[in-house]
Amino acid sequence: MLSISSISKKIRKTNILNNFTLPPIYEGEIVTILGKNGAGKSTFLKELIDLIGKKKPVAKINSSVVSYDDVGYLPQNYSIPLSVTVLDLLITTLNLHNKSLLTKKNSLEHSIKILKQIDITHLANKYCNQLSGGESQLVGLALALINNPKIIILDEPTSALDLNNQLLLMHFVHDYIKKHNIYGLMVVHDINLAIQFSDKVAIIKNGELYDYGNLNIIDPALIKNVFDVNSKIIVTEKNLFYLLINKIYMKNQYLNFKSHERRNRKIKNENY
Ligand SMILES: Nc1ncnc2c1ncn2[C@@H]1O[C@H](COP(=O)(O)OP(=O)(O)OP(=O)(O)O)[C@@H](O)[C@H]1O
Repeated sequence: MLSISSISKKIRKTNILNNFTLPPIYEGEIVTILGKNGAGKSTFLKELIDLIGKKKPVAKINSSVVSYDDVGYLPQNYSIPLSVTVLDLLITTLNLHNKSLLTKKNSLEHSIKILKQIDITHLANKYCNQLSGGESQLVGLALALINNPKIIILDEPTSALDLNNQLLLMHFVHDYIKKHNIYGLMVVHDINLAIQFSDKVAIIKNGELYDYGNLNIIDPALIKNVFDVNSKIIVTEKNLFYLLINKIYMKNQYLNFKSHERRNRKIKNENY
């Protein structure tokens, strides 16, 4: 069981996180943090990583204090401004705490294996500072996993990915966490991806935990309260559920946002 202490953060006298904490996360569980822009999601993940790095007992797995080496972290908008190849960087990361002058046995094989698993072997010999945004994100995932972490923390891991790669990455992360029975904590903006690939969701509002629980806490009332958007739940034939948000459901925001266009197109009388 992963327990995380409450975290507060002030930046220039403004409270960004107010004793933000999560209930215990269980082995093999994937928890996704949802909330609007500026709610404090990335600040929470960064602060958590920062405190773990300082060896503070901010997180524990059962009764053992979590150390930086236990965590694989993919930050938001990840890019690698280094003139080294992806393969070299993976091998270096794998040997970060290796005190020997020789690289660990099977470093090359292990690095190639993770590239294969994420289906990015074609990037092996590319220079990191020449990768596209999406490629950097996929390489960032490989770097986060290379040292077999007990906890995977991903901040908007699909933000730069095309539709196919979004699904591939989420499937891969989901299966990896289940297979290795580790802990997954992530932030995603696409609620439908969160619904498909998470076990639980944590809703953050104004730096505080607003709600937490199984996927069934996601309903139009919660979405309205947190994002100020109208929505509808659609249940498919396989009992999967999706949140439908379109211009009809988000009515008020759409009208405000598009008010000037509305005037120009004389759609005042349209029946929204
Ligand atoms: N270094 C900083 N200096 C000043 N304000 C900051 C700093 N870092 C974050 N903030 C503020 O803290 C708040 C929370 O930011 P954070 O990046 O955690 O939001 P978020 O929920 O991850 O948003 P998004 O969905 O847009 O990524 C925002 O209002 C942001 O402007």
